[in-house]
Amino acid sequence: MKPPSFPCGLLISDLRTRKIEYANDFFAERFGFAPLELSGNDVANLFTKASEILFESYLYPSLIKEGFLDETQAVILTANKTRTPVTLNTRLSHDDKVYWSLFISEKRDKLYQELITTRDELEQQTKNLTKLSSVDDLTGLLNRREATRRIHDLMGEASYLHPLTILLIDIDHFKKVNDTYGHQTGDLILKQVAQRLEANFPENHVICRWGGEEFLIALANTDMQTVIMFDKTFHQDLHRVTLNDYHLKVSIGVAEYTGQHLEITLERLIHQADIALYEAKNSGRNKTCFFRQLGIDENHAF
Ligand SMILES: Nc1nc2c(ncn2[C@@H]2O[C@H](COP(=O)(O)OP(=O)(O)OP(=O)(O)O)[C@@H](O)[C@H]2O)c(=O)[nH]1
Repeated sequence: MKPPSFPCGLLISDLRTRKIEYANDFFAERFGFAPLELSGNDVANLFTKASEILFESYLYPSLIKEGFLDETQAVILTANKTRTPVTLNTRLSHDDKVYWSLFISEKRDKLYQELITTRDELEQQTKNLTKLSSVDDLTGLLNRREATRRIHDLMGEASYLHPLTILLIDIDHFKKVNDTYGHQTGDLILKQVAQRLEANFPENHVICRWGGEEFLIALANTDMQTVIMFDKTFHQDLHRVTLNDYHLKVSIGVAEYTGQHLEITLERLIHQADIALYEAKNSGRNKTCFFRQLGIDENHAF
């Protein structure tokens, strides 16, 4: 009576010659080999080129050394040259015969592939979410939370020779723009200001929408002459943004951190910029004021 078919391929080969001495019916039923077709063949010929290299360089040497191989992944070529992933288990017997079992692992490979695809998608979603949580919806600039985090880091690196400068920028009479031209036009203006900021200030600095119609720039390692130059061209450039006969204008407050007064926190630095901004607004708008020129004692800046 013919024994019932095993649900896996079973082989016996000789350790030294590597010739196949026995292959069960599975090789005919699932892999399409004629009965006895494999007998006398080198077992390495069963594998694809890549698996054969692995077989020669690692699998067979380790089988000889350890006497077994457990759950090893390989790809074999069926009689009609279809690539089929398999899981191999082998045992070396005392009479130098190698006993092989080959389980088809197509589903496992498919599952791996699906897991890899899912992992890639999740990574992409995480990246998108991280971006979303750090960017302002309307302008695409960094939002206040992300900017605060980055400025905090920049303060740690600031020194007398590499100061950190904060520019707090507020659009002048923006309520009037909204009231006269509508909220949607107001939104367009905010976007234009954001674009002008990105065009006028180097991108390696922190440029963010601080909130409402306020923007903030943190310029790391930039001397005051350069800050003044950036500031001047920005005012001029913004002046070119017009609505009918209205020319967009902003007021700016500037504060500088040199790392010397450790008691100056991020909140306090921004408060200094805010005081300077208030001064710019109060003294006619469309201008920039520097906190350190206001003659206010650092310790009484609050
Ligand atoms: N369109 C639009 N308007 C906004 C947004 N956020 C804040 N605003 C408006 O910005 C205006 C700010 O008005 P105010 O704080 O009175 O300031 P201002 O009119 O610019 O006056 P000054 O700052 O003193 O020159 C308000 O009308 C807010 O509604 C926004 O996302 N979109």
